[in-house]
Amino acid sequence: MTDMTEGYTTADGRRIGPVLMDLRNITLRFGGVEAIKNISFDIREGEIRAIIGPNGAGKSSMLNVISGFYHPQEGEVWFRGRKRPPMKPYEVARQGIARTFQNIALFEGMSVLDNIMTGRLTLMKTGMLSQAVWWGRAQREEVAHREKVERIIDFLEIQSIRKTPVGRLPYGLKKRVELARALAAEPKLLLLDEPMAGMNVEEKEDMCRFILDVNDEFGTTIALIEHDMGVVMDLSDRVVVMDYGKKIGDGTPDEIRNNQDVIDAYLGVSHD
Ligand SMILES: Nc1ncnc2c1ncn2[C@@H]1O[C@H](COP(=O)(O)OP(=O)(O)OP(=O)(O)O)[C@@H](O)[C@H]1O
Repeated sequence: MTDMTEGYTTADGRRIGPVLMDLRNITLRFGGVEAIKNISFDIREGEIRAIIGPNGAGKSSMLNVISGFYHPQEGEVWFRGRKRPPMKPYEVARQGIARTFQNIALFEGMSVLDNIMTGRLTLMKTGMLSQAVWWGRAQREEVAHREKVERIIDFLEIQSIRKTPVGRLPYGLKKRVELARALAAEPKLLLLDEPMAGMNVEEKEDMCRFILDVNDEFGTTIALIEHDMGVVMDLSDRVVVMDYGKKIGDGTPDEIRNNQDVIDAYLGVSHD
């Protein structure tokens, strides 16, 4: 049943594809601090992959390596079967990797719609100059972008706030707009940095449902950092556990729940 190159079907019938991103022996240092110590793991097409661990374990640093914000001193990043040379975050975005941030990073004075449109910037072919000289093409492109964005707005059920400035929205809705903006880039791999942080129970339930629906409907592969263990165990196909920059566990939620190293380092203690 498990074919490591082509993918496999999980016990509950989820189809997991071949490896999309392969992180090989990644080491990342900040001066004398080794934030990531020789870690390897992969992310498969179609899966929801969680990265968990105590504060300071190196989770955000790892997400920043994946998004191209940090360049590891050692190790290799493979994406879609190719070794990725060091590149700028916008180049990584163009390759099909989008992200949301731990602290919301939206334009507060701009409407929901305009914020989501900024997510499509990496996909836009016509720049300002060609818009001036070749207006028809630019206009057609704009219409096509708007159609994609409207679909995402419908999907995430935010039609009623599409004209509202983001600054006026409650926290949970801002997080949903951030998700919408990341989705607007039509990513192959979506990185979510603590998508439930600061949310109440109802907002968390909504966000969980949207993450599952995005994965299901758009086939988007998702890697997320999350502290809420209930959420992690419910959502994820596989979980990587980090502690002091090292990988101490990697497997299905059930395997992680029963991993003694993980229980000792993380699950046995409160982490809210
Ligand atoms: N830009 C930086 N410069 C120096 N040290 C850093 C930097 N970013 C992270 N670190 C250090 O690297 C280690 C890992 O930090 P990181 O933020 O990746 O952990 P984390 O698991 O995401 O923590 P949290 O759950 O608190 O967000 C910590 O010791 C941190 O102080």
